[in-house]
Amino acid sequence: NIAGLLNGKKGLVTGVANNLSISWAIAQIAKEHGADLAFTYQGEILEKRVTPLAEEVGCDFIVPCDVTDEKSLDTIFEVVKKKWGKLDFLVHSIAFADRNELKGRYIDTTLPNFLNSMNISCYSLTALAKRAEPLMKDGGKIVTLTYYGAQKVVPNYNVMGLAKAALEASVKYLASDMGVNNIRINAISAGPIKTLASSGINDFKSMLSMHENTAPLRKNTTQRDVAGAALYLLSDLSSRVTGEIHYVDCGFNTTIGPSQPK
Ligand SMILES: NC(=O)c1ccc[n+]([C@@H]2O[C@H](COP(=O)([O-])OP(=O)(O)OC[C@H]3O[C@@H](n4cnc5c(N)ncnc54)[C@H](O)[C@@H]3O)[C@@H](O)[C@H]2O)c1
Ligand SMILES: Cc1c(CN(C)C(=O)CCc2cnc3c(c2)CCC(=O)N3)oc2ccccc12
Repeated sequence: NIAGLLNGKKGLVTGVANNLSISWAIAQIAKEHGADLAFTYQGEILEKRVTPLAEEVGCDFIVPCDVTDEKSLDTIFEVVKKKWGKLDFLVHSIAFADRNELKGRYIDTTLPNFLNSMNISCYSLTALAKRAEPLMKDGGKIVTLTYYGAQKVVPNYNVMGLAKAALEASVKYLASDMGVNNIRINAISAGPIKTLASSGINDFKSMLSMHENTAPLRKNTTQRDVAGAALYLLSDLSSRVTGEIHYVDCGFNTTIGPSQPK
């Protein structure tokens, strides 16, 4: 496909857990646009789920990754260096908080869970970017996923809101650090999407229908919608865009609620 926006580009995609993962949709569209891909997966359980998906997109290799294990982070980039010698783009699509902290009051968060959520959902981007930078000698692109709960209180998002607020700030600081090396880093703030990470969130269904009834486009967001925006941010179409939070949420974040009749 000569028209590929990512022809010959080598990209590392994290956070694929199953075929509903947002980063799986990003991997698919990157492949459609000519990229060579590598995946990281979290633990043996996911290896069985990720392997067939990786094969589906002709993935060059997959590596285990638990972002709380610094050794595993080093290993990922040792493998990338050995297999490819370079890296053109990185997709960070990782978040975690104790599910008991995703309901009730934010104030009840515990220090261990707060730190763990911050580590996995925010610091991991910095840790990955730091290791990716030396391999992005010809410049590079980094995309991460965030959520509106970073900016405004979303009931029950709680400690994850703190982590995403820190993640969004880190995107700006990382953009400032790495711009001189022609590495761009941006976040996509996606509307609520049914995935493994959102399943088990109580009342997620009613949140989805509230969004559909409130967002200017009167629709919900899909993984493929997010993937299209990621393709733009990973390609040279966004060559002067860095440190940005790009909303793909049917316009939800722009209004206080339905002002027009249905
Ligand atoms: N689904 C939504 O409504 C929504 C909306 C906006 C943003 N996001 C963000 O999108 C990203 C991807 O989430 P998703 O909805 O695709 O769900 P998902 O469950 O498919 O992806 C989450 C990923 O995080 C990984 N992960 C968790 N802890 C990890 C660790 N310690 N080490 C390595 N990987 C770890 C999981 O293995 C999984 O692959 C997350 O950052 C999430 O906050 C999701
Ligand atoms: C939207 C939305 C989401 C989806 N989203 C944007 C997210 O970022 C999900 C993040 C997440 C992080 N950690 C865990 C879980 C989800 C569920 C499983 C688990 O054990 N831990 O999560 C919410 C939680 C409360 C309210 C809204 C939402």
